[in-house]
Amino acid sequence: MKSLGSIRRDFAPWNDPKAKPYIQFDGVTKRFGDFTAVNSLSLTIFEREFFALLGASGCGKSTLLRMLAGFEEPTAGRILLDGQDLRGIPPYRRPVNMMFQSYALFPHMTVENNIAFGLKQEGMPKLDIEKRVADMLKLVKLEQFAKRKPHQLSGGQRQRVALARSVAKRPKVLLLDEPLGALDKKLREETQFELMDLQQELGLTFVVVTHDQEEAMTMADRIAIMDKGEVMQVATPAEVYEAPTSRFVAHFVGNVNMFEGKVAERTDKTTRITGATGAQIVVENGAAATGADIIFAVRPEKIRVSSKKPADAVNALEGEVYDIAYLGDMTVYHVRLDDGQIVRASALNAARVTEDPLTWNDRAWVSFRPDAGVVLAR
Ligand SMILES: Nc1ncnc2c1ncn2[C@@H]1O[C@H](COP(=O)(O)OP(=O)(O)OP(=O)(O)O)[C@@H](O)[C@H]1O
Repeated sequence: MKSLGSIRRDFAPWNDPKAKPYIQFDGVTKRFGDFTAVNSLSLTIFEREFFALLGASGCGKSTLLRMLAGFEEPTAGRILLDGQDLRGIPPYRRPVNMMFQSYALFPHMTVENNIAFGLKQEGMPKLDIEKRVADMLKLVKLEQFAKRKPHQLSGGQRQRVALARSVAKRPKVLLLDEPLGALDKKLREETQFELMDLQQELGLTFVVVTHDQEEAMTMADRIAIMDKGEVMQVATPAEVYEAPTSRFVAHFVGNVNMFEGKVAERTDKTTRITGATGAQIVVENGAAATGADIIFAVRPEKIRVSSKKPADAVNALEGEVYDIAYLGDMTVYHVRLDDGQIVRASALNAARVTEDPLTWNDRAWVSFRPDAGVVLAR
């Protein structure tokens, strides 16, 4: 594979103060009657970025995309593309195209006619259309399928036709609303990589809407996590996962353990937290003041489970193995602490035999480092 997926180390215009924003949502609000679907939202997307809008059903992500496409106008605020205010510009005159799911293909038309459709409507000369369609077929590796109808293709192939059709007009920005929603899991994963390759090959800006966090994490350079018409955090997948700035984001992306407590003491580098039952943990990077109610959020893979208290552990809490799920590549333990909290810990099954086998109802220790998680406001 040519690309390195979403980990493009040299691509981070959002960290460059000189980089010019490409798409700007500037205080955008959208109301439907007295319901606010998007609430005074500001967001910047850069040229050639693969940007994901991630959120639960109804959070306003599709509405945001539809406003960028021109199918809806904001109630307040501005949307700029390359510095130009898009207000009043109809969808077909915006350098933006929306890719619809593959069931929106014309069933009675061949693959090549599906791809050529928009170009014909635009009045492109016949020879140019033929050349463009051939280029597109090559791009999505469907040259041998040009004469087939959609029902003679697999789900993944149909998806590639939909993609070819939507990039045939060479839009500068491609908008994708749940593009892989109709595909099964395996095919979806393959197609995610294809989409990433294609985006880099064409040098386009992609804005994708999804409610699937894994999909967003796999494909996007940056993710905006939305809730109730607002953006909760915009960051790279790694930042969103490792450094969520709120309880909402920590919960929304991946699994997380939340240790609740009060800041008992702060030193230069560490914060000592006392839980409700008096258990203490020591954590790094806590900005909260003494006495503040906080949460220490720790991902399951940062927690170790062992039958004995690890001698070197700064934080070790005792409990009982409550549940074990063997997932092949890893094992997930649920440990019920003596204060009742259930802690989720995952261990990679790198060796075939574990040296410290634990089973149901065993006494166990969960331990983690002071820098294993993040301190969040409660
Ligand atoms: N034309 C409309 N009239 C009234 N309400 C609308 C309209 N379009 C969207 N809404 C409401 O705005 C909210 C946001 O809708 P939107 O489609 O943006 O959500 P979404 O995050 O994309 O959700 P989903 O993943 O379910 O598509 C929803 O509560 C929806 O009911």
